[in-house]
Amino acid sequence: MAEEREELVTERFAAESLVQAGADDLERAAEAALRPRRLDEFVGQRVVRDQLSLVLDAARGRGKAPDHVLLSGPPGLGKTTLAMIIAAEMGAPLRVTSGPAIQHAGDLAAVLSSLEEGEVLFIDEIHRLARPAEELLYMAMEDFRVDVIVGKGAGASAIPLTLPPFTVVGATTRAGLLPAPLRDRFGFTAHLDFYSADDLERVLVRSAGLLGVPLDHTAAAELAARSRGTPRIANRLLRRVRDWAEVRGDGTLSLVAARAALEVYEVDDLGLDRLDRAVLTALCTRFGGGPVGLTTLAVAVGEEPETVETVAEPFLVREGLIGRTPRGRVALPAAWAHLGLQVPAASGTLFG
Ligand SMILES: Nc1ncnc2c1ncn2[C@@H]1O[C@H](COP(=O)(O)OP(=O)(O)OP(=O)(O)O)[C@@H](O)[C@H]1O
Ligand SMILES: [Mg+2]
Repeated sequence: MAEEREELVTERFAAESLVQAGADDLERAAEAALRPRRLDEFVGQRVVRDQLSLVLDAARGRGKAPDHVLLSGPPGLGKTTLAMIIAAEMGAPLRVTSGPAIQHAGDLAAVLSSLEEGEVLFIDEIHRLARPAEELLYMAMEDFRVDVIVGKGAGASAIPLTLPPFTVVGATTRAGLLPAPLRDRFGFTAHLDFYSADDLERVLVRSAGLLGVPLDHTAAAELAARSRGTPRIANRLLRRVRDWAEVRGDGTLSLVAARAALEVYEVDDLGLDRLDRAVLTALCTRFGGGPVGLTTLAVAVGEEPETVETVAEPFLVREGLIGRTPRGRVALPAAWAHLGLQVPAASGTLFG
């Protein structure tokens, strides 16, 4: 039985890679190939790993589905990976959906009413669920019950349906947008933070091993330092260095190859990419260091406010390059220094 489950999970992993490749996104297929499958392969995030392992062990010991789990944090830090690991560790089937994919409460009711006992329901971008679906989810998570609406208009009636125990794993890049009643229904909440350079080095060494490419220690350290604290970026840079090494070098992923590839892909010495630099440059040169509102800043760099807020900003804030104030975003002295600009005298007051 456990083996059958195991197979099912593996099949789903394989299907995931196929679907993603089919979506003409080879990067994502390559990413899926490097995903850790088990908790002990998951690098870093020690506290989250310990806590989660306790939750899963306890559930296994009781022979019950674990509590609902909410994973939050910036893109590429391992939320989807952990959701898959939870299912694999429980030997449970995994169902994947996302907030934007569920347009109506009925869509969610259909998913919920077809869940098997112990199944893990992964809801990505859970902050984007429509309100009626959200309310249905509260009830399902708390009471393992949904009301299925049969018929239309005046003749419609709600048939209560009891659900088998299951586990919701929600992922969000914006935990702050989740309404409190939804947040409260998760028994375990984990926030993933950016990885240290040491942990990213371990991610890189593991990935190089899986890809069968020789990675120098110095090259690993260089890539780790320039991966924005993000395993997804570390793996992506590794693949770009491999390209460089194979096409222009001698096949070894040396420090020279790493630096050359990072230059080709315009990754600077802090690991900032084009969007990060565009945000910093706009903030410093167009808005005199701010404060400027998120939307105005996003328009200036030609991006959605949500992208600037969830993709670029968290790392820039963590690196002490920009600050968030009630009046808007401000450039901190490190931002001017990084761009090789002088801090304008007048903006000194902004940091006080
Ligand atoms: N702790 C880790 N150890 C090793 N590799 C990791 C780890 N976390 C993430 N990765 C790698 O990074 C890739 C991206 O992770 P994942 O897809 O789980 O991020 P995410 O948080 O779901 O991002 P998004 O918010 O964009 O959906 C994975 O395919 C995996 O290869
Ligand atoms: Mg994800």
